[in-house]
Amino acid sequence: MGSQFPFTLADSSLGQLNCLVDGESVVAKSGKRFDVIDPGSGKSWASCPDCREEDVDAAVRSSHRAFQSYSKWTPRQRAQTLLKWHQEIIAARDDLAKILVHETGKPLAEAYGELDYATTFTWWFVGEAERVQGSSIVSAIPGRRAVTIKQPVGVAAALVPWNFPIALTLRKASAALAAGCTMIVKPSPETPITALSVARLALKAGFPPGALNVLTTSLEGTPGLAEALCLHPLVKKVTFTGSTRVGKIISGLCARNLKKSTMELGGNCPFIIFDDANLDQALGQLMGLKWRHAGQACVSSNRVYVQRGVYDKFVDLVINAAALLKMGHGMAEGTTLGPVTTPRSLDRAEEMAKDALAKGAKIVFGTGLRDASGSGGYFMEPTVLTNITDDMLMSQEEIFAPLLGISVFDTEDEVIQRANNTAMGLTSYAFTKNVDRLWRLFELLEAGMVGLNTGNNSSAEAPFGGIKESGSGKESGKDVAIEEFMITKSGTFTIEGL
Ligand SMILES: O=CCCC(=O)O
Repeated sequence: MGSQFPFTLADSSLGQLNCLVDGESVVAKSGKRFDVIDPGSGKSWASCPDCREEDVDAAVRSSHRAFQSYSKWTPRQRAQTLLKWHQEIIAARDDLAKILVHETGKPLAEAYGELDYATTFTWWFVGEAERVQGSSIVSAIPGRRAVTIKQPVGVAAALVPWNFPIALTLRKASAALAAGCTMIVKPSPETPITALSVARLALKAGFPPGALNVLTTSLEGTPGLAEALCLHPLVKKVTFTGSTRVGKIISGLCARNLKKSTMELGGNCPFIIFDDANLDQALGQLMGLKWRHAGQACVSSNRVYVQRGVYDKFVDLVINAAALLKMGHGMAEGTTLGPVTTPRSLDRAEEMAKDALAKGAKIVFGTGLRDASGSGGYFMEPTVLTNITDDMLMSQEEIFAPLLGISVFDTEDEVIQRANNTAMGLTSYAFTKNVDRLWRLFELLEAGMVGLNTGNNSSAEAPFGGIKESGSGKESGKDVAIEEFMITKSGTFTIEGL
């Protein structure tokens, strides 16, 4: 396996393309496989097992067996093994970055950026593993005391998206393993190999067989496999990152058996720039955020609101900065903007640009159309549109493509009302040098996270997660993320003679 790889791996064990169950390399019961496509060329470069419902039970039973022993490991043993895994991932950085580029399309520098971000999670949960604590309570009833302990919930299933496949696999798996849970990962059909690679490294680091299993499947197989995982009685927790539409389905499946779940769903994030902002600072943060992975991040700036006094100047700055982007294959020297990961994203982006133009928007940079050069890759030039209004699809839905739309606003009240006028509430960004306003915005913007003079607020140490239809639960951060994989048990004691 791995001979089709268009690049050489330093560690050839990472090129094994079968599922990992119970420490063994496993194929789908049907024997079928699906192709993994390089978005930068549109060509298949590997294939993975196309698992279906009938493959789920054996994987879950393996995770359950592993849970029986792994959950009894001391927190220190878990922390030490997580640390070894962290080191193995760092040692495999060059191989993982190349796989990431060929699965997602993102430029090599961004792939390294994702890996550096990803290993902040392994590192963070090394520390968290030993910091889980219960409490003791003096009862209102004489002679009684209560204590609480935290216990791992059991086998967890992770449904991981394609946009940050290593970072989000590690964000979920590190928390689960730190808590004492075992996990089955179902990666997206676009990005199965990164999940397989990091799971093999977990085995190498010393996690027991079955502690981290991976089942791969195609686009067609995804709904059935996800449903079978969510409904399996031995799966006690589901963590999902993806669209709000699918999140509602997954959440409904979990609700049938009152299963614990964490939902990291879509965003429609406002990015607000006031007249008194440091425009260079706002521009730098916007460029990093908007073009990161060709706009395909849930936390990407979806709606850019600029106050009237600096609107024209800021639009010019954005156009000049967009002109510096170099579109190309992620492995090509100097590329700063890769393709989108799926052709579906191109269809959607073209539809959004067309809708905006029909409703009065103006294209000031790019075309809003897919690249017609015949490269075969899923490219769209960076496109900047102005005169964006709230009735346009670009304002109402997550764009997930290199399309940047700019709206003008006049007052603070107006922009807060417009920013909050969405079912989503993942993250919001605001740029102003007025401290009182900054605090007001922090409190009044309806979002689980707010970036204040900051365009990147995702980090291992701060809780990550949305409100409203952007989801529920938190990943990363102190206590809250690990608790997503634990139950709290209280014990009440009656003590004679006290
Ligand atoms: O796309 C969702 C996750 C992005 C991030 O963790 O910053």
